[in-house]
Amino acid sequence: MQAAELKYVIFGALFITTLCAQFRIAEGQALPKRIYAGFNSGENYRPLLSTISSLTFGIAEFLREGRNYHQAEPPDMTPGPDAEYDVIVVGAGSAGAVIASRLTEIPELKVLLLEAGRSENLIMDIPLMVNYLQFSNDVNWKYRTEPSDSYCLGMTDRRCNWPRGKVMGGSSVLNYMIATRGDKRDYDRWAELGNVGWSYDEVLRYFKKMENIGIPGLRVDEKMHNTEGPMAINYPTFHTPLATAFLQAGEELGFDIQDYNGRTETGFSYIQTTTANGSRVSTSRAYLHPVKTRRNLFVSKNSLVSKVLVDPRDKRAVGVEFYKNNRKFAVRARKEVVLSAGTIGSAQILMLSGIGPAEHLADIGIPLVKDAPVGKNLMDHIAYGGFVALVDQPASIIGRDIMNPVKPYIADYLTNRQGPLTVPGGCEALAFLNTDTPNDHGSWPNVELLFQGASLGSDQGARRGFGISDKFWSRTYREIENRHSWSILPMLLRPLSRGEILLRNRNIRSPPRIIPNYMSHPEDVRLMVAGIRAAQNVTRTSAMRQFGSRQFDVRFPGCQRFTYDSDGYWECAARTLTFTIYHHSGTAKMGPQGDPTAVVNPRLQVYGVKGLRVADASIIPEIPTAHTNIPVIMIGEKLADMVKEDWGYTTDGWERSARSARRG
Ligand SMILES: Cc1cc2nc3c(=O)[nH]c(=O)nc-3n(C[C@H](O)[C@H](O)[C@H](O)COP(=O)(O)OP(=O)(O)OC[C@H]3O[C@@H](n4cnc5c(N)ncnc54)[C@H](O)[C@@H]3O)c2cc1C
Repeated sequence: MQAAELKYVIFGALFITTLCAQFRIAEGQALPKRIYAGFNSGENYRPLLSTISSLTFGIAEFLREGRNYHQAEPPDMTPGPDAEYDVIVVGAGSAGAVIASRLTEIPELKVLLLEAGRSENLIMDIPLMVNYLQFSNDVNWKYRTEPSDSYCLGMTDRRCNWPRGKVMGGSSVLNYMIATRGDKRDYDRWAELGNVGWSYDEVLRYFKKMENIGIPGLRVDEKMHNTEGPMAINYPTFHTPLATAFLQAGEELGFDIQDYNGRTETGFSYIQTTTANGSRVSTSRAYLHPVKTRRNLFVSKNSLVSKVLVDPRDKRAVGVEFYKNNRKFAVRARKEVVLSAGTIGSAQILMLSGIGPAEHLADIGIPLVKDAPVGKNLMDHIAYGGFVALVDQPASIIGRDIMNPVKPYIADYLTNRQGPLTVPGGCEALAFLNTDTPNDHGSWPNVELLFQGASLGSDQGARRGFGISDKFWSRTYREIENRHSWSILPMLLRPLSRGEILLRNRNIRSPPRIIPNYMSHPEDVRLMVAGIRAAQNVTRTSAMRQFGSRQFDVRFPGCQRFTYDSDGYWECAARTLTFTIYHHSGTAKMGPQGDPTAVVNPRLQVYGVKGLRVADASIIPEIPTAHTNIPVIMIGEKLADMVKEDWGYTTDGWERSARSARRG
């Protein structure tokens, strides 16, 4: 185990032990007699001694697994001077890890994967801990948007926090594990824009190729699902009764309980998650761990790529420059460079390489290689973050209780991977709906209601993660800290507002300027308010009222000029607690030849520069009605096939081999 790894494991062990000590003293006389009774799930009594011994056993087992886990990741190597590879992939995130894994299926392709971050570890894969990962300078790029007067008004400095993963697996290690593909019409729209090969029927095979669905009812649906791909998709093993009530509320409102990754997206469902055995499955874990011994896969971690090297004679990408251990390296690519550094990272590297808006690059003093609209078309999904309902029963997840080691939850997680720690950051269920045609359950959704069996008041993690200012907090949600509650994040699925990313200077270590322009389009404002109204309708159902649910009607400072509960008030509230749902995309847009807004063609090749592709969330032309991890994995899968095809290698026709394997 490396020193950095050891630090995490020791930190984890100390964290749990310290909690043990604290809670034993503080709650010595109030030890819970009926564990899980707070979740209405029976009379599950367990004596303290049994919990402590499970905990001790669980910690020992966790440490052992942590050691094995570290060894399962491909090892770090450092390329020699002037080292040459066939393909260089930049960024081992949701797309990059997939691409490196798939390309190295061809034994004669020598692939270098460069990642700015460190190794992943087991603590990062505990679903309920997800908010806390964002506090680490080690694994989070910690971007922040430029200050704004029209959104994120309740955040410190009026800036929104934009976490991104800086670790093997990228943002698939920081994300909430919600697995969604989007609607058929999202991808048919990509094709309609001129992106040949990207219609739903053409990308469905990649959604299936990646998937190992573990949800019993869905395993049999072979048209829509696959049980043999690398990416495990399961329900969390635990639900609060509030999440079940949310599904009942959906039925009460006339919606179906739906496999939203199946034939119809509209409806209510528990979240499907990229988890296996109660633990996160990142793309590194799914795609790179199993192939760590491939002799043609080379992984260099802690390697910050600063530019693509382009031969000025024929405008061909010939390699990349990067920094590792305070040294500068240049490595060469015989065939291609693939940028998978994410919506911010890929845009930054392209511009630093002279590929970007001519005027902007001139302002920064970067010689132009290709005038291209890099950094434009920035999209994101946002939600109103302040919708909270209080309940009368102890049915929700309260961080302080869950992390109390004399209660059974930590022990249950460590020994069996069961219980509330398997719930990703409190997210439990969701609904896709179209607020304009609520009775048409086949329509293209425009709003998602993301249900949490917890709220801003349940735990300080979410509040800090989003950067809500102390002043705002103390005048609003402080009064409901640690009270039982649930929340809905009404999320805008098809935003029309567009933002941009600009370089701050020529230094790769300077975070770029991020200007998302949230809610600059009036239609986005209208639908955000409609989403809040839909959340109110859920609150009023008898399913939710059985817990005494009522909306916490806090009045926001700064919105007093509006009548409470008017549309104007909710617009003001959404501009105050504007939550990114972290689906930053679009800054190297895919589009057909002749589209002035496009940076890459439908084979993801950069216009005007040979041997250079971009494959990650930045190529998304219009954001799908989905959380973006699964769509980006699909992009990685498809890109790998396109590279293989373009260099004359066979693609696998995995459907045929899966069928014949099943036939035996
Ligand atoms: C906090 C959070 C929660 C989210 N929740 C969900 C969710 O529940 N469900 C969902 O579907 N989506 C979710 N998302 C979004 C989803 O995870 C992303 O859309 C997806 O991971 C993006 O993949 P990517 O390949 O484009 O970028 P990333 O996965 O971010 O990968 C980019 C990689 O490139 C590396 N890199 C960047 N710059 C450089 C450089 N200069 N040199 C070398 N390496 C570099 C980065 O370190 C990173 O590893 C969430 C994202 C975040 C941050």
